This record gives sequence, structure tokens and C-alpha cells, in this order.
Amino acid sequence: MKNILWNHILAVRTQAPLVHNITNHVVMNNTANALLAIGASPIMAHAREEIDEMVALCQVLVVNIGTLDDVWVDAMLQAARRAQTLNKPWVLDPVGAGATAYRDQVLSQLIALHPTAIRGNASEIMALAKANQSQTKGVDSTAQSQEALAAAQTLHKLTGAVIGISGETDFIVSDQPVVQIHNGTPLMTRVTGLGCTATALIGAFLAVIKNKTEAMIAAIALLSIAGELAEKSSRGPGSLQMNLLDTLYNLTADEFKNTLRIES
Ligand SMILES: Nc1ncnc2c1ncn2[C@@H]1O[C@H](COP(=O)(O)OP(=O)(O)O)[C@@H](O)[C@H]1O
Ligand SMILES: Cc1ncsc1CCOP(=O)(O)O
Ligand SMILES: [Mg+2]
Repeated sequence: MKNILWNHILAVRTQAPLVHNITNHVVMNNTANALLAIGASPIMAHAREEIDEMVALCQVLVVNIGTLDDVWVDAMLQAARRAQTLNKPWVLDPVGAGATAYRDQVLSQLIALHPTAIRGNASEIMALAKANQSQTKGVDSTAQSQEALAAAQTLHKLTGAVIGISGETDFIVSDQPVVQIHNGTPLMTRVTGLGCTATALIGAFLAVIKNKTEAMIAAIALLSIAGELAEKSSRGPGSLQMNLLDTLYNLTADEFKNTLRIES
């Protein structure tokens, strides 16, 4: 499995997929830089006038509802519809699911357009599956990732999408046995947008890897390993954010295979 995942990372580096992102105002720059660091080619675009052409041009679409409003939501729905029509993969990040009725209503519309993959933290996945007992706390999770496993199974059955739950352990739920990745560092939660980065990287892998489950596993493994290794040379969130990009860019096969802790 480790060799397969590393080959997927090399495939992204060599094929440099074009990744169309409709994402939030907070993370646009981090997301574009992370995609560039892994060898992908990002473009951020949300004008409705160019959406149809842009989705056709790119190999994958990433939709992230972090700072949604009516104009952007129209663009997201148009893009997801276009991806569905063109049979292109698209990935959804349900940032802040459960926080407001507006977010949940928009997410229902997006989910009806059959995302290939969905990645969120535990609170978001539980809110999406309408399984959350407790209040969500904005964009951060109030629950452990394992608490969202049943919700992720429900969501997978409902949508057919590969589901990622991020946290201390990352879970990948699909029609394959559940996979757990035990990498990363709690310091990653102190840098904004690393969940959004995970989702964008999943997009890049979906663009070049046929097996959607393996695409998500490779993307999440890559980010969490890079975060874990980058922390060693970081003094706090600021240097982690910078060192993470360098580590994504420089990561070697030996570092990847020796650091990965995966279980299924
Ligand atoms: N407590 C933790 N321990 C180790 N790694 C973590 C922890 N929390 C998050 N991560 C890492 O950060 C990535 C982003 O996850 P998360 O913070 O849950 O997303 P979000 O920003 O959407 O809430 C995960 O894929 C994981 O690698
Ligand atoms: C802080 C914030 N507010 C709206 S979107 C956003 C970024 C959330 O990023 P992530 O879910 O990756 O932490
Ligand atoms: Mg998030």
C-alpha cells in the first residue's frame, strides 16, 4: 500500500493536474500554494460568466463553502452541475456545516449534485448526516473524528461519495474497508485552512488517480505526514505554515514510507 500511495504522489507531481477551486476568502492563498507545492496547478475562479468554460478546462473541481454568499453559492451550484454533466470529479468541503440554517440548506443542494468526495471535520460530517447531538463550533470541530464514523457511513450510503473525516486520526470511508491514518500534529489545528488544504489536495489526486478511495488516502497521508515532519523545525503556527509548504515540496519516498502510520 505504501508504494502504491507514493506512486500516486509521483503521478500528481508529474501530471500537474489543473485544479479549479471555488473556495473561501480566508484560505485562497494557502490553498493555491499547497497545490503548487505538491506539483498541481491551481486556479481560483468563481465568476458565473466563466464557470462553464473553467470546469471544462480543469481536471477537477473543489467546492468549499467557507465564506459563502448568494453570488458565490450560485457559482458553486453552476460549477457542480457542470462537473456532473461533464462527468468530472468534484470534491466538497462543508466548512461550518451545522453552524447556520443557510449553510445546511446550501449543502443539501450541493450534495444533490453528487460530489465524488466529501472531506470535513467530525462536527461537519455529523451535521451533514444530520447525526449531530451537540452544537457545532463554527469551522472547528467539537468532536473526535471517530465519533463521526457512523455518520460518515450514512453519508457514504446516501451520496456514494468517498468520505474523509479529519482530526487526530483521519478516517476514509468508502465501499472499501475503513482506512485510518495516524499522522499529523495538533499544531495543524492552529493554522487556519489546513482542512481546506486537505480537501484541495484530495481534488488534485482525484484528477489523476482512478481509484477514488486511494486518491483520498494518498492526499490525506501526504498532508498529515508533511505537517508532522514540518512541526519538527517549527516554533509555532507561523513557521509551521511556511515549513509545511517546503515539506510538501521536498518530501522523499523514504520520509513518506517511514513516517506513514496507516491501518485498515
Ligand atoms: N489532533 C490532531 N492531531 C494530529 N493531526 C491533526 C489533529 N487535528 C488535525 N490534524 C491534521 O490536520 C488536518 C486537518 O484537519 P482538521 O483540523 O480536522 O480540519 P478542519 O481544519 O477542516 O477542521 C488533518 O487531516 C490532520 O492531518
Ligand atoms: C476561519 C474560517 N472562516 C470561514 S472559512 C475559514 C477557514 C476554515 O478553514 P479550515 O476548515 O481548513 O480550518
Ligand atoms: Mg474545515
